[in-house]
Amino acid sequence: MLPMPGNATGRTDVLTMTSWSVPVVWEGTFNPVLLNSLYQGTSLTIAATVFAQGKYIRFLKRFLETMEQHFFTGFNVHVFVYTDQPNEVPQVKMASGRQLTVKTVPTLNRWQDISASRLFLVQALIDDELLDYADFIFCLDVDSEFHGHWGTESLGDLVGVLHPGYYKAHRSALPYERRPISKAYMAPEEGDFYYCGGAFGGNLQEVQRLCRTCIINFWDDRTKGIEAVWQEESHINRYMWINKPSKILSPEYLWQDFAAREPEIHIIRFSGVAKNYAEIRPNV
Ligand SMILES: CC(=O)N[C@H]1[C@@H](OP(=O)(O)OP(=O)(O)OC[C@H]2O[C@@H](n3ccc(=O)[nH]c3=O)[C@H](O)[C@@H]2O)O[C@H](CO)[C@H](O)[C@@H]1O
Ligand SMILES: [Mn+2]
Repeated sequence: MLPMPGNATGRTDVLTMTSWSVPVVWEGTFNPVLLNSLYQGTSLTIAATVFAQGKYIRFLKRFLETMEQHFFTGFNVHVFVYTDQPNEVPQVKMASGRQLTVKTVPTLNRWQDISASRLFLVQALIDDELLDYADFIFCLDVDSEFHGHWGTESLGDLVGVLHPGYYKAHRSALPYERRPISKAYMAPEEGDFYYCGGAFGGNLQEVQRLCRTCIINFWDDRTKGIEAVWQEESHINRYMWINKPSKILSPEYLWQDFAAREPEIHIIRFSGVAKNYAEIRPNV
């Protein structure tokens, strides 16, 4: 059958549907013009959170500038920047319907704590400000830039992004937390995918539930004197094994600049910049 004009052609070289019947979004599996038209004229509002603490403030300018070019262009977007240096937040011109709010947070001295504190602050933001206001939220790493379209195709109740380093790996090679004492523990026979801590989202209720559960589990671990191998990312992976995402985004939605380009990656939409961990983090 000939495709109708504007239909997506689909992909046969990658997984486009999970075993629980939810789409994995790749270039070629959706028509952005058609999708956007479904939301035009609605009050669709997207919240996004980004944390820029300590030396990571240096990434914020490019993050915001490229976000303006590629992330939900034409829609209402409200970016919440969490930083310990509010005076260093760059001025980036934003289109109408788009705005930025700076939230000042105390300086933390361990990168593991900064990373994990995000879940707590995101759930507080949802509770206090977003429930009646935004429709969806995405929580994003700041050490990254947008390079291509990221729009309404990414919307879902609970949205996970496939980690660029592990989407072709066997379950046994996924870097889940493997110590049974941790609340993030994944047994050898568990796990669908390895999801990124650096990008996830969904509707407000679902992301709130994820954050709440992961915070409780993170603190439960801490009272036992342990920290999951990849902090909140480990807990998010446990959560998304139990609570399956309703949409999965391919590694186009969080690539890594240092990684070689793979043939199935037809577009890079968002990518982590290469950085010197020892130089940029407050601790090792
Ligand atoms: C691409 C990806 O999935 N990255 C995840 C990965 O490592 P990453 O190496 O990407 O972690 P990272 O060093 O980028 O830290 C995560 C984020 O925390 C913030 N930050 C961190 C340190 C600091 O001094 N200042 C600051 O603002 C910043 O927004 C940064 O983007 O594992 C981490 C686990 O802890 C997080 O789950 C990251 O999201
Ligand atoms: Mn990062």
